[in-house]
Amino acid sequence: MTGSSQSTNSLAEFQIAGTNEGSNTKVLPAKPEPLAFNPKETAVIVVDMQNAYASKKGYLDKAGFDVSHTGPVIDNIAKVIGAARSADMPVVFFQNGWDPQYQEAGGPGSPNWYKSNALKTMRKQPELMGTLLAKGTWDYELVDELTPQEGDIVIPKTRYSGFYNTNLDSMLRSRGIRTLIFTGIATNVCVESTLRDGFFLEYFGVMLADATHQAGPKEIQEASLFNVETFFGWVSNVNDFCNTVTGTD
Ligand SMILES: C/C(=C/NC(N)=O)C(=O)O
Repeated sequence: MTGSSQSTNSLAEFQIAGTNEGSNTKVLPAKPEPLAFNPKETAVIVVDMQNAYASKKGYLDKAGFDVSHTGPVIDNIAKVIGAARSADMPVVFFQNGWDPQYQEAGGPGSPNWYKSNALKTMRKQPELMGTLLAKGTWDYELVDELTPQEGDIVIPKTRYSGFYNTNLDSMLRSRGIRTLIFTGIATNVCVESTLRDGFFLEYFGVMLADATHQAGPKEIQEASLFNVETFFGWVSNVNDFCNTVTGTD
């Protein structure tokens, strides 16, 4: 490597990333570097904060995943939503699941039939059929603490990525959104899938580490955060986001 390309590289590592043009720009402390964003071009994405993923006796719990630490994540997401609403940022809630007959889940012709732990759990315990991730059930409902308000956007989805077969991209483009702040469960499945698809569509994706929770052992959370900050976007936290948006920093 020549001297000049070395200095260019080290300069890039200390630069602020993002769309840092115009007077509305704020800078979010983030890894691997701070990210400039315009709150008017930013949306908060709340991924699948349903009883299925966040509550005892919900799907993940019944399938054997640990959901005993989701309480603080719910509280943190509520803070993020509060900050977003105070700044007039769109808040998008996703709800993952299918019709009660599971037509939308796909049969044996779909990889989802083999990989969905909800479908696998119900095949093992047929008495649960119709109760996990089925529209109209408690499992499918968003947790009480995170109820959408007028003006929020609620989007149903049937696969892990929130961009797949949904109107998310149009909803964001029509509002001029360029930066997406990700919260929700599960970090390593639907949150990461949606952030990755957003990356391919040129959105700047930020995962808030303490507003997300993994499905699987806790190392999986770290692995997903590493993936995001290294390859697909930025990692920040709830306090830094709220302070930046509400102007207390
Ligand atoms: C495991 C799982 C994760 N969903 C999500 N919301 O991340 C599933 O839906 O089966």
